[in-house]
Amino acid sequence: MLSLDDLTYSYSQSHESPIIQGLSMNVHAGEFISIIGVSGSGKSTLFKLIAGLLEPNCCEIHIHGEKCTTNRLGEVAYMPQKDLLLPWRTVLDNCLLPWEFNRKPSRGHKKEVIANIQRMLERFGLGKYEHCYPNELSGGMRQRVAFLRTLITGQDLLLLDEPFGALDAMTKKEMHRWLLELWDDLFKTVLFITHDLEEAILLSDRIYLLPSEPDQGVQEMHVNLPRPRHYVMNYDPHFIQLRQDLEQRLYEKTFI
Ligand SMILES: Nc1ncnc2c1ncn2[C@@H]1O[C@H](COP(=O)(O)OP(=O)(O)OP(=O)(O)O)[C@@H](O)[C@H]1O
Repeated sequence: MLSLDDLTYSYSQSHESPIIQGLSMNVHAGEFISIIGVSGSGKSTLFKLIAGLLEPNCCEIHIHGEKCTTNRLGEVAYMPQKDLLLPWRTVLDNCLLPWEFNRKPSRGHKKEVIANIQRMLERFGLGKYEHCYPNELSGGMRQRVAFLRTLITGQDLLLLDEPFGALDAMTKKEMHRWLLELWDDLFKTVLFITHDLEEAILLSDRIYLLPSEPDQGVQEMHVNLPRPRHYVMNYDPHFIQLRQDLEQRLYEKTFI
């Protein structure tokens, strides 16, 4: 689905002090992959590079096995940290935006697209809110609308940048349950940035740890817990061991 080979990126024009250096990564169709790393390690920068908002200094990016040209926007769906719902548009009209930006006969007529969004809103527990404005919704509801808008793009590869970072613990738990059920049915490939180690373990097939120093190399961890996943797994000794392993790798300290 996605491969990066020796990706390097620096914000400076002279290509000095790279934020990301020699990063290689392979993502298979249908995988759920979390990206973790300390603040400033380049997680959001990586997403901007994959989405084509930034161009790498060197590296080839392949999506669906094809080498990407300079314009990758439209190959992936990107949900940034803030929900970026337009406050003057209703829930339904916010969800229509991807279709409005990319009108093609193959993407259906407006009526069909609206009917599809309405079906999805029901599925997302937002059926009653299609005519509401973003300021009338709770934090969790706004995130679900933003996620639905990301899905409506029709892309198979979703880049989700800390989608639940601003939510309280209870709402976050509800969103995890909801996302796990939904992801089982959707067969989408997800790259998911998070600072929450338990969230990363609960949701992911694999986790990539970005290094705090770019030249230290990315680490990869397999989450070999069975699916479907449930919250009770948090208390499973294997889950606790994975969490401890992740903490040690992230902070390079022993916590026992
Ligand atoms: N537009 C920019 N110009 C120059 N430097 C930038 C720019 N955007 C980000 N940076 C720098 O790049 C580094 C990585 O930033 P990035 O936002 O990718 O980190 P992050 O791992 O996503 O951080 P966080 O977890 O805090 O969201 C930081 O040092 C940041 O200051």
